[in-house]
Amino acid sequence: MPQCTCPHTKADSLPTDPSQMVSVEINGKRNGHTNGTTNGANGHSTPRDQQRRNPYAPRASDFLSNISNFSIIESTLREGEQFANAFFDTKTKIAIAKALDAFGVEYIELTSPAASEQSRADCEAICKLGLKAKILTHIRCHMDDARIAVETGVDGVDVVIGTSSFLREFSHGKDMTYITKTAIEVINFVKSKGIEVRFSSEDSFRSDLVDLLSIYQTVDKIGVNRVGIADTVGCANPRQVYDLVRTLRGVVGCDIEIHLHNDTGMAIANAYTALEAGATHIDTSVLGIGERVGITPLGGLVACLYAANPEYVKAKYNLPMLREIENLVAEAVEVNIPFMNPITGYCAFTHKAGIHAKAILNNPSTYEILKPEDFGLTRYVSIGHRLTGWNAVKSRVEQLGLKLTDDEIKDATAKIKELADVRTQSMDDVDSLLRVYHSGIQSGELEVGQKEALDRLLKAHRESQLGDNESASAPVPVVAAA
Ligand SMILES: CC(=O)SCCNC(=O)CCNC(=O)[C@H](O)C(C)(C)COP(=O)(O)OP(=O)(O)OC[C@H]1O[C@@H](n2cnc3c(N)ncnc32)[C@H](O)[C@@H]1OP(=O)(O)O
Ligand SMILES: O=C(O)CCC(=O)C(=O)O
Ligand SMILES: [Mg+2]
Repeated sequence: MPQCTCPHTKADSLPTDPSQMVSVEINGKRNGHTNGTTNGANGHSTPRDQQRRNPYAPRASDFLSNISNFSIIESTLREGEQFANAFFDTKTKIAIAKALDAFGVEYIELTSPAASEQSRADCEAICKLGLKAKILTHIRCHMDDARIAVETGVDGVDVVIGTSSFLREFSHGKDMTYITKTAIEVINFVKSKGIEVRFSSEDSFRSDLVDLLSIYQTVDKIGVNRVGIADTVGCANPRQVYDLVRTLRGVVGCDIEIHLHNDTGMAIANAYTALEAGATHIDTSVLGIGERVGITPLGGLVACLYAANPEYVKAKYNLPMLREIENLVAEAVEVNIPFMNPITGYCAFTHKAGIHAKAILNNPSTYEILKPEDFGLTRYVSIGHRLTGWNAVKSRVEQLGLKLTDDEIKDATAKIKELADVRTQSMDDVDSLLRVYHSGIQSGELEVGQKEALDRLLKAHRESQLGDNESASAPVPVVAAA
């Protein structure tokens, strides 16, 4: 049964490991990522004159002047527990917390200890792990929740209450006077215990701006550590995020956190914009899991920040751990890592079309802004399909240690493309063809352009292979098909 390895196959037959693809593993063999005389923001080579002519070319210095130090509040163990599939037992929660800590996130946010007896016990257990990351728990703006939270040993409490008319009417039913009074009481209480406290307005973007700024100012005055903006329903776009964060930056002195849902796919862009506007803390979850389609994914945010300033992000986080953390969480909530996931999607570093392959082989920076090696990953060039070019084939010829001239490689490539017009050739198919071609040239049975001689040699090779397989009772090798 032919097995398709292309990204358009059904999810259950998709490989999750790029090395299973019909592809050639390369290291940018001719050059690797080269450093030009001027570094682009992504650390890759950028011709000096290109930057002179294009003021929009990203530069690492722009990132540093717009984004000062920031912290990730990793909420897989809070928002992520609100994902439809999530059930985290204690062991899994501890494994996730330890992995996030080793990755280097600054904060780990946990479900409210008021949610259940086990939630409380798990919160206490994670606080006792002695992690470098600060441990937060997330509670309603209510003294009962606050009293339970401060007893768990957390480093801080994230307090939230809805301020939009939707939530005031249909969720908790409280007006702004009541909300403000309770917020003051809860914040003062948590502060009196000597731990961090953050106040957030749920559904900020659909809240009245005067109400919003007024409550943020009030809590800032009484010494809250952070205020939080929450795009609870994922309705905001980058411009709105920029404007609200910027406005708030001018109104409060404390740190600003932002929590962004991904209902319209803007959670990563919104997070980056929030940082540019002055936010200091970004909420993430691994793979973005959370209510509905979730929030800003940790990996996506990291990819976006790395693209802007790789050195800064590499120094801050243990990037090669990302894949392990995503696998851990994906397994825990029984989902696959999406093929188009930034960094860890199975084709994130696979280049297919001949034009791309040639340039990538010369310098990976031509078509990559993220370096797979910085994430402990490998780049691949896919060959054996009808878009293959001779430069990619040459790279494989060299890997196989065969000696062929450029004309001979072009001739062999024409045959690969002819066969790939019927079905994509597997790596084994391509390798066999190249070996047959090479031995034909060596023995003098073949010359460039002798199509019939090549067909004869390939047919003889196939027959000898079939004979071998039959005598060994081995199954016919599974090959890739388009
Ligand atoms: C946008 C977000 O993701 S916010 C975080 C969501 N997280 C959670 O909900 C944590 C898990 N939740 C739970 O285990 C439960 O909902 C609990 C323990 C918090 C509350 O459970 P219950 O008392 O059974 O209430 P229920 O969940 O039905 O309704 C929510 C209650 O909280 C109140 N409430 C809702 N939001 C808030 C808030 N931000 N601050 C204060 N009270 C609130 C509501 O008025 C309602 O109280 P009521 O029943 O007296 O009217
Ligand atoms: O506490 C917060 O800031 C965010 C709460 C939340 O999950 C949301 O509003 O979507
Ligand atoms: Mg949320």
